[in-house]
Order: sequence, then structure tokens, then C-alpha cells
Amino acid sequence: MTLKLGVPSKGRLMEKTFDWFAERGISIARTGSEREYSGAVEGVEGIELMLLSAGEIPRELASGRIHLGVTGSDLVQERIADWEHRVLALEPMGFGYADLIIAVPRCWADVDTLDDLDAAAAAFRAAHGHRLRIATKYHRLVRVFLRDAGVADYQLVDSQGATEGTVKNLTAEAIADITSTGETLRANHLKILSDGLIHRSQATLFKSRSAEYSDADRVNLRELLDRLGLGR
Ligand SMILES: Nc1ncnc2c1ncn2[C@@H]1O[C@H](COP(=O)(O)OP(=O)(O)OP(=O)(O)O)[C@@H](O)[C@H]1O
Ligand SMILES: O=P(O)(O)OC[C@H]1O[C@H](OP(=O)(O)OP(=O)(O)O)[C@H](O)[C@@H]1O
Repeated sequence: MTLKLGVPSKGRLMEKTFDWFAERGISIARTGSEREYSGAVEGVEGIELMLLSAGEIPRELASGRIHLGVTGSDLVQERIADWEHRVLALEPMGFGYADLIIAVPRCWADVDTLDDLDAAAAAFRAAHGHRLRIATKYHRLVRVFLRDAGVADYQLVDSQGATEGTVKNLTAEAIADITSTGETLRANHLKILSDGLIHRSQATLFKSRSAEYSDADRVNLRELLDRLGLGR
């Protein structure tokens, strides 16, 4: 058995993940052509690199098909039910920052907080006969957050991309999505609720609690974590 390390194969987290390991003396790199999803880890024995989509890494960690994985904390918390029992967050990596927030149209002058949203949702239902729609791909995190905040009179509509556009397109009244610079929100005339921060995400190194670890894997894992300055 080898220890399997899953890293993003493309997208915004890939290069920075490679840099993060390189800064700590572990060289991970793609092998083959730019389009080939294979890679190698140099500097520590017994580790196999798996190049995966950032969005799939949570599932692979939860099922134990990979032992270690790098992905956004938002994706792990959204995609793994009971994530704290299935994976361990070993180290926040200091990049890939993004905030999962709730935003409403900037022109809603009376709505700045979750309490305001709750009141607006009740009024919306009375006026329109259906519940206020919040577009998101983060169903689990949004449901838990709004339940804890006491907001109930809404419905989620699924949006797998261009979520900020759903308000203009009249398929939702509010959104819950990731923001980093805030440009997309501004461009779509949306404002963040003052207490509408659901999760502060960043790229994080996770360890699977469900994977099988042979004696050799444990030795190699300890060696890797020591080299990364995470030995404890
Ligand atoms: N605008 C942004 N700025 C910085 N980080 C972001 C931004 N939008 C999303 N992210 C973060 O990037 C991570 C997802 O990375 P990326 O968008 O490269 O993958 P993806 O396209 O969702 O994955 P996949 O390869 O599965 O399609 C998430 O953890 C998310 O929080
Ligand atoms: O605050 P900003 O810097 O403007 O970034 C926020 C945007 O980035 C992400 O979209 P992404 O680029 O992943 O595309 P998507 O719409 O397909 O999710 C996110 O969903 C926002 O739309």
C-alpha cells in the first residue's frame, strides 16, 4: 500500500498547492503532458500523488480512497455529512481564501441583517404566495446557518454557477455564494448582510479518518508531516 495524497488537478488551488509543498521541501509535480492527470511526490518515500478535481477531494477523503487531500474547507464542510467525524483538518494553508455569505439586492433598503431577512421573507410569502428563494450550491451549510439564525420562511434553489445572476434573472430573490474580492457582488447590485458570513474558507490539508493505514503508511505519514513541520 502507498499513502495517497489528493491535490487539485487544475483551477485556482493547484499551483499554490504545489508551491506550498515546495516551500516545505516536498516537490510535487505533474508528470507527462499538461493535460495528463498524473503526478509524482519527491522527497518522501511511499506517497502516491492523485490529481483530482477540488470538488471531488472531499468525497475521496470521506470514502477513504485517499489518505490526505488538499481542498477548500468550504467544499469539505458542504460535501461531507458530519465532516468532523470523517476527516481531520491538519493545517490551514494560507491561500484560496473565500467567504461564503448571504447577499440580497442592494436596493432592499430595509434589509441589512438576518432578522431583517426573516421579516422580509414573511412579507414576501404573504405578498407572493410562495417563499423567498435563495440561490446557492452550498445547500447544507446554508440550511444549518439559517436554521441556527432562526430564519425559516425561505426555499433554496440550486445554482451551480453564475449564482449572482439569478437575482437579475428573477429565479431567486437572494443568494448564498463564495466571494473573495466582492467584484461579482458589486457588479450584480448585491450587498452582504452584516451578519451574513456563513463560513471563512481557505485551502486546507485534510487527513481521512476512514482510510486504512498500514504500518508502512503510518511511518511514511509521520515522515511527511515532520517534513511539513506538522509533526506532533
Ligand atoms: N473567487 C474566488 N476566489 C478565491 N477562491 C475561490 C473563489 N471562488 C471559489 N474559491 C475557492 O476555490 C475552491 C474551488 O476551487 P476551484 O474553483 O478551482 O475548483 P472547482 O472549479 O470548484 O473544482 P472542480 O475542479 O471540481 O471544478 C473552493 O474551496 C472555493 O472556496
Ligand atoms: O468576489 P469575487 O472575486 O468577484 O469572486 C466571486 C465569484 O467567484 C466564484 O465564481 P467562479 O469563478 O468559481 O465561477 P462560478 O460562477 O462558476 O462558480 C464565486 O462563485 C463568485 O461568483
